[in-house]
Amino acid sequence: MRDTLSSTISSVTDLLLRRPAAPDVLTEQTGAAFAPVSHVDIEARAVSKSFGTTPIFSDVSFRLARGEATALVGANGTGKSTLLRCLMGLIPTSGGSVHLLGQQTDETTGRQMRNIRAQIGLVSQKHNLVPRLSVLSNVLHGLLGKHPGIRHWSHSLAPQSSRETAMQALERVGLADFAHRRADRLSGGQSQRVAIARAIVSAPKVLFADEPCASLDPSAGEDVMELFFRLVRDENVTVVFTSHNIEHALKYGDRVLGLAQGRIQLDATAASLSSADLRGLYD
Ligand SMILES: Nc1ncnc2c1ncn2[C@@H]1O[C@H](COP(=O)(O)OP(=O)(O)OP(=O)(O)O)[C@@H](O)[C@H]1O
Repeated sequence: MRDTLSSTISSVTDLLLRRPAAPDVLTEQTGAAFAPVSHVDIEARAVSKSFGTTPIFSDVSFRLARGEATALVGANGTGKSTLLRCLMGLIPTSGGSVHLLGQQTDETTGRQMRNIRAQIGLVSQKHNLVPRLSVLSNVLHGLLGKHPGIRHWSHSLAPQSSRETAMQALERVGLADFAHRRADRLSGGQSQRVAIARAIVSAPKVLFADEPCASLDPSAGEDVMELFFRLVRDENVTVVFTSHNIEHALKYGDRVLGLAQGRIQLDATAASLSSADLRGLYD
């Protein structure tokens, strides 16, 4: 049990604190075309990614402004999750560069990357809660980027101020009454709301969401999307989310990026697009 706990702690801490690995391939930067703009939170410059000899995408470029919500859409296997992971600096790009909160992710020191990680949040398709721990402890894990160490692993060890912050996050997702329930006693929809609380507890500037309602039934999925976007809009958070739900992409995205055949084939405001435009990406 102790071994399992310490290995889980180290893998969560590792994920939160991991330094970016060296890029697969060093390429020339195309910086001249992309003057720095202070309100841009995320910028991809001619990003490419391959796994071994298999190319996934190439020449991906865009800038995402503070407070903008961007839907990343495309058929299965086009590389949406891979692109998100590149944007977060969790995996190296094979070419080009990613600039997150003003830092080029493959040129950051460990300290700079920890600082960036403390300002971003992630909501995954699977909530990835630690089942045997309380809901409150799971929300506290969202503060590990800011406060690494065992004290933020469990609600019984956490400082009072952090417990209060975590309780506020739980109140915002409507689950304050569940704070001391074990995480494995929640429904799928409740679990995903706890995952949202964990993502927002550190007041991130940027949130990534990888198919945040994919594992939920349509009604619970709609509730989660409504809640998620209400919270992030309140705080002017920059959001990138992937979705296979065309209606969600158009409803919750300000902007839609479409991946197909290894390229960004669509980059437009949601207001200018119809469902048919997005369906074209899946042909
Ligand atoms: N670590 C890895 N090593 C090798 N190949 C990988 C790795 N991760 C992803 N891939 C491959 O990269 C491609 C893109 O995967 P990715 O999960 O990014 O696609 P996706 O668009 O998010 O798919 P989905 O919509 O099904 O979630 C797939 O062919 C996948 O098998």
